Amino acid sequence: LAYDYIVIGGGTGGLTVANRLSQNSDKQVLVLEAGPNAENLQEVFVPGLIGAGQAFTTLNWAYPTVPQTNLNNRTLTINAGKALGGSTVINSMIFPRAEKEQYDAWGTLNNNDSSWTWNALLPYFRKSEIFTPPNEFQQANGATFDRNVHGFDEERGRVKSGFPNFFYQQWTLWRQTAMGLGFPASPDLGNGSPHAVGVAPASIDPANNTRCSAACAYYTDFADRPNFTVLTNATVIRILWAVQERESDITASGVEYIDANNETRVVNVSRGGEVIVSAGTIGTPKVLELSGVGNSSILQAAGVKPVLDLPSVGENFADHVHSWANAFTNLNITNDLLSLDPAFAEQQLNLWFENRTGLYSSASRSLGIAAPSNIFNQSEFKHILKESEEKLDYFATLLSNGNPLLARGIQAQHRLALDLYRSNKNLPLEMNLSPGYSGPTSFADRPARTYNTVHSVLYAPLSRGKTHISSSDPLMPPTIDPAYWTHPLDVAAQVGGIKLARKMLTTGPMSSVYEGEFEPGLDKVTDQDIENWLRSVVKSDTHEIGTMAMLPQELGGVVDTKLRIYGLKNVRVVDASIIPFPISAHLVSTFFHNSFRQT
Ligand SMILES: Cc1cc2nc3c(=O)[nH]c(=O)nc-3n(C[C@H](O)[C@H](O)[C@H](O)COP(=O)(O)OP(=O)(O)OC[C@H]3O[C@@H](n4cnc5c(N)ncnc54)[C@H](O)[C@@H]3O)c2cc1C
Repeated sequence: LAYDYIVIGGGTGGLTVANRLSQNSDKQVLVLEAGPNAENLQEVFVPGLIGAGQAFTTLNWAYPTVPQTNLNNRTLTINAGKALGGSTVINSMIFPRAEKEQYDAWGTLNNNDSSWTWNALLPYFRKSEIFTPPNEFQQANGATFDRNVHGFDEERGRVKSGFPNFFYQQWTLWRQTAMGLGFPASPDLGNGSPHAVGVAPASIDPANNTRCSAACAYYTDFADRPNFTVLTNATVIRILWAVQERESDITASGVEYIDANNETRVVNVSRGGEVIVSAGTIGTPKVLELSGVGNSSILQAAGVKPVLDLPSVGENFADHVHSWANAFTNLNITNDLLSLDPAFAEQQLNLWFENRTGLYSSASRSLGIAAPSNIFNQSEFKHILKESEEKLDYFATLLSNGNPLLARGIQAQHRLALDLYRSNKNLPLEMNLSPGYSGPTSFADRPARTYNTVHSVLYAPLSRGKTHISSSDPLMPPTIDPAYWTHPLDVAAQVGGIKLARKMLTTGPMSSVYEGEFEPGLDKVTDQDIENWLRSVVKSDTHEIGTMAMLPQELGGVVDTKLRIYGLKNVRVVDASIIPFPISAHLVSTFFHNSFRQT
């Protein structure tokens, strides 16, 4: 049997596009997913067990980075889901969207392509979801919504989204504090203007308070669609190429994979069919490089015969960087209790199973996106923008690793980012409140108390890194260098975020529940102290993008605006790796929808 579409990776982008393509019953669609179907694990479906799913090494690729020069030579871990549903099986289910102007930047970078703008994308955002408006209880706890930016069409929308059943008191206190510090109240964090605070919607089914992963949305109800075949525990090794007459005719003929019994198998793509690579920001360039598509010198060094020299594959890697400030609190109810008191945790889990209430029914958080005006003082900001502009060439060259076209692409991205920074529209940080401890210190090494944590996550990094194979062995992880914090504006924004996080913990009404800072710790006084501490603790927020960037070829792009790989006849990429330019949002809401526009 030959398939019309072979989708590599049954994750967020992959399952969405496979489902949409298989709506046409004349087309045979095959999905090959390396991980298992994990939908029946409570660590996956119970919202309050977020985090536990990541601990299953079988569900997490947990990719190691190379030692990070700017982070005290630490090796960081980049989590990524390894299951049907991909990263939506282990992610935090936060479901808002970014700033309009940041989506527009994707179009601008692509010769002003109007299909990659907020206005063009919004109908697809709406098409992708079945949104449940907040009920009275949820509204009383701060959940708001704007009907115009959500989807309610049960026939077409598939991702269940809405609000949870348990809200912590400190979320309200924190939102009030943030408003006092200049954050407007958000009518809806999905409305394209997230410089505000509100309660984030979640990719949750509010009817039964369970996670709605990409598998829940796009596979479970369709498992018996005859032309939609999904193989789990099937790890793709490489794409196979038809014998070609001319160099411009490189055509995928099939895919080689290792099945659940460790046997190597081949599946064929039909004449006129396509291979769609959706293995994620790290998995996708790896599959392409193993197939001979990438920088020829890197491929040869790894022992792979080049088929197409495409030097930007695996480059332009951007990731969000996570940091925290936390404090002891006099509040009794925080999620620390779930670790401090096993009997309480058991009682709460029973509550979830009995009637979907209690701490484990909690999902989304109060969050807000900070603008430059929230974190920089004017003179500091002017100075750092000026310096960044003067060094555009320097950083574009440094971050493009000897690839002159990509240097132009990175320079174009930086120019746009700096323009948006100047108009207060490049929103550099997500701030959100965890009702409990979050941070770098293990449970055993911190005081057994209750905490509040303000997260500060760098969402608009200018640094760019790379991921490449260094072996032809498909089971070896690639060599990943995100080059975190190479650009000084990234460092300054993240230091500013910690100062703002501290201020949030100690300003009323949050100050009424504050019992002293734990981290960074009051001995960290100056910006330099904070920066030094951050270098020793920050972690990946595992929102990696950009390694198969949708950019024009003359800017070092890998795919065009129809997501076709330059130089290949019938191979597209549908996952977060195509995002050319980071945005101030979690990513799933973007991916559930974009991936099917090509159908
Ligand atoms: C821990 C965590 C928390 C996050 N929290 C949020 C959040 O709260 N909100 C939000 O919007 N975003 C969040 N994100 C980000 C978001 O989930 C991802 O950006 C998004 O799911 C990526 O989609 P994707 O299609 O690019 O890749 P994925 O969904 O990761 O899919 C890639 C799939 O390809 C498979 N694969 C890889 N290699 C192969 C191979 N060789 N053969 C076969 N299959 C292969 C993988 O197993 C995986 O299933 C989080 C991510 C993580 C990891």
